[in-house]
Amino acid sequence: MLPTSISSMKSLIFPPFSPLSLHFPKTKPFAFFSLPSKTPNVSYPKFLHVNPSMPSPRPPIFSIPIRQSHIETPQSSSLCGEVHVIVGPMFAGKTTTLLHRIQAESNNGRTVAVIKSNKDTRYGLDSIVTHDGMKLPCWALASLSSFRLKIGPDAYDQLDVIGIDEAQFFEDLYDFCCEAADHDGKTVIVAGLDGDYLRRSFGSVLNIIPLANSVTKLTARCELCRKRAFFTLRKTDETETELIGGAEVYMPVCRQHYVDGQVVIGAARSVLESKKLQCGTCT
Ligand SMILES: Nc1ncnc2c1ncn2[C@@H]1O[C@H](COP(=O)(O)OP(=O)(O)O)[C@@H](O)[C@H]1O
Ligand SMILES: Cc1cn([C@H]2C[C@H](O)[C@@H](COP(=O)(O)O)O2)c(=O)[nH]c1=O
Ligand SMILES: [Zn+2]
Repeated sequence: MLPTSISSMKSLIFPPFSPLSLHFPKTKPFAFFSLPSKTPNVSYPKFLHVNPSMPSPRPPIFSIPIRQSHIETPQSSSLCGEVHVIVGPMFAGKTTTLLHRIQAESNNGRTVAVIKSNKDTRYGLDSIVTHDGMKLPCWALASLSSFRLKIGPDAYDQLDVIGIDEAQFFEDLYDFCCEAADHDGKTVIVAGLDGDYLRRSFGSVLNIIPLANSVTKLTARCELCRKRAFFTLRKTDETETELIGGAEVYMPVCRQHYVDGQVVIGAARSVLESKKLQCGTCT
């Protein structure tokens, strides 16, 4: 049974699907952010639709009622796109913030879609899931350039807001944001890691700062002392830049514990290396 506010809405993409079931746990991210003033307390994106041009199984896109102004003046949306960037270490609430902002846009009657990298298969490919269990259907893609074709050009044209999570994994982030905001009039909300586990710039996230209307750097809580955490410490000895994982591999840390952690990990690595050298059976 659809709530009346949903059943009275005009569907953008057919056939209509079931309403989104979105789970928002009560916990809040540590970092502070503001939502548009119209955000109601509890109501979530209203529609889950599929693009009929996609082969089955079709990834979800969800759309919100078309605003009358969009029908009458479709060209107006191409004039003023926006780029908003949310960065910070792991567990800072980037995904939570992204989902809240998407929610707020949706509640304001804007048509929204969310994209994540298909590199992260931990929770399946059809949803974005926060570390504390909030969930939203999404498109899981290898590249952002494939998005327009995947959702279909008509559906793309009618989109107002595009959310991108795990932005560090998209090589074509800069070009996509330029095109979507400058030429297509979209509001693009990007969430990603600014730095990797060695605090090096990660992917193209920092490259889009010059394109941005706003930049929000969130912080987590240091797992060791509960102070503000700005960095992500990798607890294992893997050295590749991209390594999908959660709390079993990473922890948010303050500056002091990042430095201490690197020393400890470096020392542990040296011990392991020397043990390997001493051991005849290891190479
Ligand atoms: N060390 C931690 N391990 C697991 N979960 C954590 C930890 N620190 C915070 N969290 C939870 O993760 C939530 C943020 O999740 P999420 O929005 O997915 O963060 P991000 O996208 O920045 O990694 C916090 O609100 C908190 O409930
Ligand atoms: C620090 C760091 C992280 N990653 C991976 C680990 C996770 O799969 C994502 C980050 O997810 P979140 O939503 O920000 O929690 O990125 C990595 O591949 N390399 C790193 O150095
Ligand atoms: Zn600390």
